[in-house]
Amino acid sequence: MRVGIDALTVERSGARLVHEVTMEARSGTVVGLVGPNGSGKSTLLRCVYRADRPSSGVVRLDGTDLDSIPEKEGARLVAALPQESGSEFDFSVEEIVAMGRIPHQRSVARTSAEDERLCALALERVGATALRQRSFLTLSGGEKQRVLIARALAQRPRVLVLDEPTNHLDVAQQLEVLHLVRHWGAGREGDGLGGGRGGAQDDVDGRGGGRPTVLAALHDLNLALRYCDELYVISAGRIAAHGPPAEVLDAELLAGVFGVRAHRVTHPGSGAVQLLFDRLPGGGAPPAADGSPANTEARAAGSGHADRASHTTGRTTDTADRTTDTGRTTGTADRTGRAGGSASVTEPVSASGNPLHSP
Ligand SMILES: Nc1ncnc2c1ncn2[C@@H]1O[C@H](COP(=O)(O)OP(=O)(O)OP(=O)(O)O)[C@@H](O)[C@H]1O
Repeated sequence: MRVGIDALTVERSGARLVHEVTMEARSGTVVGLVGPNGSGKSTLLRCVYRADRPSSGVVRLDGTDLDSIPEKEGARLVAALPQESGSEFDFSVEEIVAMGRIPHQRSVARTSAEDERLCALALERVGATALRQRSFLTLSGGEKQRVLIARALAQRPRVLVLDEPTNHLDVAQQLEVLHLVRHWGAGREGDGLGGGRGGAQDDVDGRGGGRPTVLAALHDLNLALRYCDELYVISAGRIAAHGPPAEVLDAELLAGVFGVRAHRVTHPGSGAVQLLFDRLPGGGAPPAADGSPANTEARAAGSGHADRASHTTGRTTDTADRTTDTGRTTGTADRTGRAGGSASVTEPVSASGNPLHSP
């Protein structure tokens, strides 16, 4: 299911937190939102899973205005894993996961054998079957996160909104969960989580073979590189850049938006691009969504285009051909906020002016 966000603006307490953001997630893709703390990622995502309403602008699912979709139908279509989603009530793990089935039930009291089967499968998929009778409140942060992912799995959504899904997870679980998200409903082979058996497995994985469209706010840029098809970089409530992860996350952008010096290295096994970071002198807190000023010095030092991210229009306006660490110009990343039109970048340049290196 395609998710379209058109000129979305969110204002709260007199501050504009999201500025006319326009973005799209194609059906079945994993789209990452990255950006500094307070840049507006959660505020934007909350409008997609209807925890909040935008001040203006529209969210569309396959072209249909979300506002015109009945609440229960919307709950069937969109599952969310909010940043703070712990239950205050003393529910068991099984009960928490069963909540994912509520939008599919005629009556809350009517849990079918099929619901139970899907919930058990979802728990199995996240490796939490042994926790099923535990009180949710007694779980560790990582265990809670896995259970909430199981709840989303059991819901069998067409759109999955994840706000920092790897919060609280150890490194193995971070990889496991994002692998699960990445391959959710895709080919069962090689899934590593019981894939390849078909049958009941398919029921949790997806609907008729289609996988959900995923919108995920991520802080770990290496996980974003590895698991996302596309990235939107959010800075001060606006889109600072958009495109394939390896093209978007270049040294200039990372210095300008995050205030860090980045070095690209190549994973010795997979050959995938990985990023290493150093702090930039004068780096630190980038501008908040409400426009509070921050590391102008770092942005200027890093980008050579001072305030690139903080003076954007919120729409992608120009196109730059990006060069990968192999030195080849391989693709297109849409940029916002730079004066002038397209720019062809043949040599990615680090914050210090040195080309990115692959040791
Ligand atoms: N109801 C509100 N009233 C005023 N300001 C708000 C409100 N909700 C959020 N904000 C502010 O909006 C900004 C964006 O918050 P948001 O949670 O969307 O950022 P984020 O990018 O998800 O941050 P993080 O990465 O830290 O989770 C922050 O400065 C936050 O303090």
